[in-house]
Amino acid sequence: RRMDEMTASLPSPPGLPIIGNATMFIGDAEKMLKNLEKLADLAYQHKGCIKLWLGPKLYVAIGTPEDAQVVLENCLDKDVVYRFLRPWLGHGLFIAPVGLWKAHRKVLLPVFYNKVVEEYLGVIGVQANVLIERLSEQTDQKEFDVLKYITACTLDIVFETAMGERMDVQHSPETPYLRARHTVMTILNMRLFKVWLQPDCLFNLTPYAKEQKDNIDLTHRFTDEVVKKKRIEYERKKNEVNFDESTGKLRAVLDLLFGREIEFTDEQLREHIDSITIAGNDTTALVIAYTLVLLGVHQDVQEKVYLEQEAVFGDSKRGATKTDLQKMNYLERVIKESMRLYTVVPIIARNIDKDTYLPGCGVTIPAGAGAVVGAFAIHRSKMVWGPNAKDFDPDRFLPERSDKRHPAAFIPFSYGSRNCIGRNFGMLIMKSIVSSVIRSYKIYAHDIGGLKIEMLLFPINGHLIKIHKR
Ligand code: HEM
Repeated sequence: RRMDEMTASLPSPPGLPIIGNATMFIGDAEKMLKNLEKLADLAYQHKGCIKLWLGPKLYVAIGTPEDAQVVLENCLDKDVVYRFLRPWLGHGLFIAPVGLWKAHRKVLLPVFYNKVVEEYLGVIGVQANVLIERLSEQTDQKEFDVLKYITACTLDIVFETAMGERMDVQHSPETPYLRARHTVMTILNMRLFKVWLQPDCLFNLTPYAKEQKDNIDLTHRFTDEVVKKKRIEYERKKNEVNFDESTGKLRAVLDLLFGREIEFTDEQLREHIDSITIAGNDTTALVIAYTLVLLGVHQDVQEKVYLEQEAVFGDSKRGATKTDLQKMNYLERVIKESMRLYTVVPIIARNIDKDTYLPGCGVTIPAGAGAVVGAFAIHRSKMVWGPNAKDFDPDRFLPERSDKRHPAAFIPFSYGSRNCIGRNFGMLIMKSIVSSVIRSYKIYAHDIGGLKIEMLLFPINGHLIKIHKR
């Protein structure tokens, strides 16, 4: 009752006794997105926030940068909805409880500094070349879904840079490990939308529980093996009398996590590495795929991107260097605009651990509630982006058009100290890969069409493009 009274001025869609608004979250991924759009409309008729009861749990959904900023800066604990990931990712950075997260994030942060991740440009260049070669089978053919090609490429990049293991998914995608990963993701997504599968006591009665456990065990065994191998390597090198740090060999994220201020256990290392490979792969692949489709739809933008690439590379197909990437200002704006319109992490959910005042809607959210920051809604809000908010216009990100914008108006990587630790690395990968593809192929596409929301945002019909060799 206290929670309801404190948030009495917030609008709420009609609900049912006991289950509240839970019925809005029953149905397929497509229906779910439609419902979320209705909720966003209701929020914008008021002050950008609404409240929802999911059974006994109060959620406040936020659609303005002002209130998103307050939540993302002050409420660092993840919402209980992420608990489904716990058996898989344990206390890895993505879902670690705040106390542990603070200590571990401090240790992991330097591993993602620009000067460290730039060392991985060589790996990105090699995998970009494999992608270009694989795409050639689609040259001058019918429309095809480009996401599967891109996902294989980003998997190769993220695995090699996170674990130091070359997986070669682009040439051999059918491994037991990848199948297991896919199965776990499918069960997690299904659980998110089938409310009756959400309570553990019911889920454990279904065959999915065993299937999930077996497949999670398989993925754990895989990462455990890699961690064990790296631990032996580290101990051997540490004990060498003249151990030379600069062996010239590429040091993966995992290598950099040994011998740090915190001595991570093998289990903690596995949880961090699994979190990084899961958080870093599909997100990056999706942004690249959306960007390629958008370039296919907007031929004028594609031409400008191509001219920028030509100015940097001439007709060379080599991998991009750090200096090359710094010159790709227009491509960077294109990728940002793609992330704005197609926000691959459309919703960010946090636990409210202390009463928190939201200045935008003028309400204090009570401790114990959940906050759902609608990044997708904020990115398409006319109040923030103007009457043409739905149009694709990369020049919105020109410095002179961005400097007056609210700092939390653009949050594809979230905001505040618990934002995406891999955002700079993600940008390096995305710019390098789009650069390579656009230098080799001219792209054509129709509109992206309808969207559906799973853990991430997908187009219903896939990322369909046609390509011709340049
Ligand atoms: C376009 C690419 C990417 C997008 C859109 C993205 C988006 C996000 C978002 C929105 C969050 C925060 C969720 C929250 O606030 O609750 C996050 C967290 C995280 N991301 Fe990314 N990400 C991307 C690429 C990457 C890459 C390349 C890596 C690593 C290789 C990575 C690793 C992580 C990790 C470990 C976290 C958890 C951080 C923490 O809780 O401290 N991400 N990402």
